[in-house]
Amino acid sequence: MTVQSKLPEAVRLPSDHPPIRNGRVGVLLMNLGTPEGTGYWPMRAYLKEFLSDRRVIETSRLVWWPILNLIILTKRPGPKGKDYASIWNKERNEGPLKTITRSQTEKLAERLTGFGEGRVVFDWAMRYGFPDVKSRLKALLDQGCDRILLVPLYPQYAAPTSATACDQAFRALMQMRWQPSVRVAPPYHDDPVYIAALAASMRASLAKLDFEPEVILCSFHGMPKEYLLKGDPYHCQCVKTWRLLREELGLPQERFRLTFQSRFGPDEWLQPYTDETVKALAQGGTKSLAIVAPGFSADCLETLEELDVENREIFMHNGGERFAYLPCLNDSDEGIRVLDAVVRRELMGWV
Ligand SMILES: C=CC1=C(C)c2cc3[nH]c(cc4nc(cc5[nH]c(cc1n2)c(C)c5CCC(=O)O)C(CCC(=O)O)=C4C)c(C)c3C=C
Ligand SMILES: [Fe+2]
Ligand SMILES: [Fe+2]
Repeated sequence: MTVQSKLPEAVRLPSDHPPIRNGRVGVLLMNLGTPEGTGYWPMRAYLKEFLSDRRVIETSRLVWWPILNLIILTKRPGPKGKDYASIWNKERNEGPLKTITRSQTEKLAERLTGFGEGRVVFDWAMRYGFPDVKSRLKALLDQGCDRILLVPLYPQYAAPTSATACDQAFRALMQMRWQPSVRVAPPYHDDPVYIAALAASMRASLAKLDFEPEVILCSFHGMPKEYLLKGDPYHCQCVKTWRLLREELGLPQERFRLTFQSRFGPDEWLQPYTDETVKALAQGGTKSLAIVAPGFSADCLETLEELDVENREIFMHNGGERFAYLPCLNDSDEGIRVLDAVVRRELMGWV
């Protein structure tokens, strides 16, 4: 006999009431997103969505609209599509960021099997492109998740990454009659588990090299300096990660340097710039260099192409002799250990 059939008729649900599923907890890992293809139109669609986001470009819409639509979306999709093509996962026909984020989710779910008596459901979404945040949130609700933990996959908080991912989730919630309870995992830039994982991963990558780099650059994605001056904590969190990692590795400042990459547009971005530092080091006589990018939870265009291809070329063309790019944590055991620690901590009280 069901609970419903035991109730007095007046308070029973009508027979056409939609099914109510609840009692489960959803974990949604959110990363940035990649184009659906490397051709002009998918590239254009991706860049348009990305660069129309006010969290990313804060310039007045009146000024930005013609620059974006008449210049950037005409010129950038072609060359950037070629860059993406050089790192594309052809087997799955997708960017590596997608492949790695999916694998992180699957491995995390496997590692946490039985956690919360099997009530925890894991999924992943992209802020731009697909799978989109709204549809994955709905999928979690459909499985009975009435509590959802959002996990922006950025160790350092920045409005153009972490905040915009949450904005997208909250926009979806705005349209829901029955909203789930929501938590947001905080940045983990100084979490000892993250720092230890980075150090272990770097040591393992360095041990595989047939040279010991004179200098290691710790390169983070840049942002306009103005965002820092307006109060974005990203720069400070990058500096802290770099300091803790340097201490953990026991490296002096001259050998482990902090830089910022991926400058975009004419404004000043966070300095020192990675490409300029690479060039200056090579021209100054540094013969061997390694670069690591702890701000990216997964390898992507900005690491596999910009760091491993473009910056390698800059180094070699300016007198450098040995160059290594050290991979991100990705779906390695160390990487999954970090996500496990973040998720377990943030689910306390819920499971
Ligand atoms: C133009 C403004 C941008 C800001 C500010 C910005 C900040 C920022 N981005 C990341 C992480 C990633 N960015 C990636 C690609 C990418 N970023 C921008 C612009 C800004 N990013 C563009 C236009 C692009 C697309 C490629 C290009 O046209 O140059 C990626 C890679 C995605 C992939 O598909 O591989 C990541 C990841 C962070 C952490 C950050 C922090 C301030
Ligand atoms: Fe970016
Ligand atoms: Fe700072």
